Amino acid sequence: MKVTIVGAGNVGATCADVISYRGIASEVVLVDIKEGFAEGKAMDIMQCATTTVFNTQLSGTTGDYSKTAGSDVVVITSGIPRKPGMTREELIGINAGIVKSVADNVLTHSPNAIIVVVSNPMDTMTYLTLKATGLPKHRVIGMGGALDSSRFKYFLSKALDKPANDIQGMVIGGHGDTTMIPLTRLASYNGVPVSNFLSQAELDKVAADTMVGGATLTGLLGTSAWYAPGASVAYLVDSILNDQKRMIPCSVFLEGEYGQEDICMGVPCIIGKNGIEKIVDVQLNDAEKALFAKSADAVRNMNADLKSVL
Ligand SMILES: NC(=O)C1=CN([C@@H]2O[C@H](COP(=O)(O)OP(=O)(O)OC[C@H]3O[C@@H](n4cnc5c(N)ncnc54)[C@H](O)[C@@H]3O)[C@@H](O)[C@H]2O)C=CC1
Ligand SMILES: O=C([O-])CC(=O)C(=O)O
Repeated sequence: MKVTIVGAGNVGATCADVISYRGIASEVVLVDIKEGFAEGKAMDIMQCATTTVFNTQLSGTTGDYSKTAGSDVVVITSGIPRKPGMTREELIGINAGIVKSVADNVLTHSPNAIIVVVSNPMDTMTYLTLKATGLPKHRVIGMGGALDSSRFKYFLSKALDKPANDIQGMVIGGHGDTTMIPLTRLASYNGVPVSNFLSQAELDKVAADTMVGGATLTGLLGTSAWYAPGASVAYLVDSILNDQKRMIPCSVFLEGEYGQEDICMGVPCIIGKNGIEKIVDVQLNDAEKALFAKSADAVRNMNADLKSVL
């Protein structure tokens, strides 16, 4: 199976690294516009083949999309990341043009590919990709919820002082500092509701820390995070290529689901070889429904800024 990753920067290269050492795909092509950069990242990762022991074939190219031909999955991480103090939404001016041209280029050579959108503001970039390419909704997947959910489980594990892998939980809604919805009511420690162990104040703090998880890391690192984002993309790609049918919150085009139309935002999806195979209807309570509607208003507001590119 062949995966193309456009943008060989922090997130793209980390994703390529995880896909390779976990043997998720047989071939990975990295693409970047910076001369020699993707080639260099691919060579560096390939030189791990005998020490981390993998057989994935990685290559890099400076903008030659013919090398990406026949990809099963294309990941778009090209664009600029935010700096401390910025929101993801401020990136739209530069990233919209980049994402649109990249989506056109990859589809020319891989007309059957499933596209995973990572560049921010991710929900709006997913909507742009879907509208600009005309692809069916099951083939355009925005990655945000997998990452936000892994951060949610990290913060729950810290609060509970229990291993993160014993914790289940999901974040839905927009992938923004104020639009994420960590579903604390449904989170569990090995099936036992986390509310059995944590007070409402502790749960509220976990939710707040999760929502600003990306901003906190941006403040610490000077640019946005890449290890967990890259690994989260690889997790999603694994579920597609190996038809695992995992339930992962992803940004997907909604046509009435969760009471929303004509918008891409994060809801739980079954992810398999066809991309988004099902949107799972989790019964939200009234408070969660209100948060989802508010989140949708903010994402829709951002989508209105796409007028100049769509
Ligand atoms: N959805 C999510 O959960 C996450 C999204 N992100 C977003 O992913 C994007 C990438 O982040 P990083 O990898 O940290 O940035 P980075 O700056 O390290 O890498 C971006 C790469 O894209 C390349 N690029 C720019 N225009 C291009 C084009 N037209 N064609 C090919 N390559 C091009 C740049 O040369 C650069 O190497 C940002 O927009 C960031 O906000 C980052 C983390 C998580
Ligand atoms: O915070 C950012 O700008 C990058 C991102 O989406 C994340 O790490 O969640």
